[in-house]
Amino acid sequence: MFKNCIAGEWIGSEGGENINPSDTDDVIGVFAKATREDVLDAISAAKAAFPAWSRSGPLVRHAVLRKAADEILARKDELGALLAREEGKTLPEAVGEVVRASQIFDFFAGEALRLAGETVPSVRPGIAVDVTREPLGVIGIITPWNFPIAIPAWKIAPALCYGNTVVFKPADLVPASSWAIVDILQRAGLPAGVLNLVMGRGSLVGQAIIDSPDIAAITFTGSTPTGKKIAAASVEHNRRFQLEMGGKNPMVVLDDADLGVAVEAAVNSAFFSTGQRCTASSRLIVTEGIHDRFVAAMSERLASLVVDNALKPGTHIGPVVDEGQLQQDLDYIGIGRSEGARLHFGGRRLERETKGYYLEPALFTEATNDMRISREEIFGPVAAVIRVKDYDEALSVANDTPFGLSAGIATQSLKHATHFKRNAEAGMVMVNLPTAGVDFHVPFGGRKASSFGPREQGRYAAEFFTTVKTGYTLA
Ligand SMILES: NC(=O)C1=CN([C@@H]2O[C@H](COP(=O)(O)OP(=O)(O)OC[C@H]3O[C@@H](n4cnc5c(N)ncnc54)[C@H](OP(=O)(O)O)[C@@H]3O)[C@@H](O)[C@H]2O)C=CC1
Ligand SMILES: O=C(O)CCC(=O)C(=O)O
Repeated sequence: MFKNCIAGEWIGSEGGENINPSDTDDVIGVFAKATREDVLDAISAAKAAFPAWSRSGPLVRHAVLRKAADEILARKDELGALLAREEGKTLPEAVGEVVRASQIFDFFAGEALRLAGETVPSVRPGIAVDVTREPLGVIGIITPWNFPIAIPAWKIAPALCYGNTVVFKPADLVPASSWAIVDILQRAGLPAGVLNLVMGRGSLVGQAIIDSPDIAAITFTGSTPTGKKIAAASVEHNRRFQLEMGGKNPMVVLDDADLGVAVEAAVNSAFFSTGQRCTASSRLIVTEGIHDRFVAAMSERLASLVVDNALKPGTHIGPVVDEGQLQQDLDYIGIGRSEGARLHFGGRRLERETKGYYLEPALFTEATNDMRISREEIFGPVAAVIRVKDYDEALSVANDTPFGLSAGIATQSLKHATHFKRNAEAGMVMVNLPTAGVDFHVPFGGRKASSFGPREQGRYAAEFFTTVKTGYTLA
């Protein structure tokens, strides 16, 4: 059994099996389920480890993060296969995600050496002012199933880099990659209690974290309802929180777009990683001069994609993550039809050699922006084409959503690209590129209902994981 890691010890007696969504006969392993007492022990261990770790100094933190980055990279093929097996993204996507996790640890290994403050002249004579950053304490990290190694990496690495200790709860569906990175970090030299792993259900393990007054801050990625619970509990405890939640990201295609570029960007945005990305685009907003050519080229491209076992060479789209998510996707396909959108391509459950949750990518046309399929996050390989008159209408439809994570445009017009970058109500804007698949060293996050709190990733991560102190000294 793969156990929880509490105070540097591997602990756990009760466990549950984890299943491969490409092949439900394949059991990945038995993973411990933490009890409420385990979670409280993990929080106490992290609290006890905080004073020493927060003063451990840059070189110690740099060395641990760097060593972890090296091991993750050296094992990219093995860890990528594990990730593809537990989450269902294709092997190349999974190996890419493992490499990204390694790059994130490497980046924050560097940041540990670069943490600096400021000395500022006081407005009063004879006084020296300095501004420094300090860690917060115990960070609760709660992650979703769709990026089982990259999202834990981009939360754990900055938390540790800036001197915090951690209680980490991965998604119950995908504990294997998380277990692997905690194991790597322990062996890289983390002192006992600095990083604690508690696996199990959100309603028990996650809830015990958010209910604890000893958690100084929570960083979360997942659904809007869970995000709201975390916000409410955090306000109650007067603690800092950071939420990355849903998206309903628009991809605008203008008449002057290069058709090949637009189709590649749209197919990648909507359907790669089985559409299970918060940055995925499920609203393809297309001006009328290119609409029919775009739809025809999309159908042709979709027909060429192979949906199959994530580990099989040549697979473009792996399975949906589990039966519940597959049912949600199929329900939305039914909703789209009943709302009057036309199911132009796909949308059927598929059978393959191995028993899994396979779904043909589904493309709706004749959709409008007020339909539920255009307003609610589906989180599957389902997208809808919305026909618009011109750029102005496209921008207005793109921004007419409760969410604001990413937004894309395909155009050869510098004027429209520049205007869209300035006026799209989103945290990330892409020109002639997919709305998903971002760099690891620059800010990640959105506006409106998509995100709350400071940005994740890159140097901006310091805004969440540290608190600023202003010191005054009589000179
Ligand atoms: N923005 C994004 O990247 C993601 C968005 N989603 C959206 O959310 C939908 C549902 O996915 P789902 O995985 O159920 O999302 P959840 O929000 O339920 O899960 C995200 C994380 O929160 C945990 N959690 C659940 N309930 C609580 C709680 N009461 N207190 C603390 N932690 C909790 C989960 O644990 P556990 O896994 O054990 O339930 C998981 O670790 C998807 O269909 C999609 O629309 C999902 C994943 C990622
Ligand atoms: O698109 C990406 O690279 C990241 C997406 C992501 O973080 C998410 O779906 O949760």
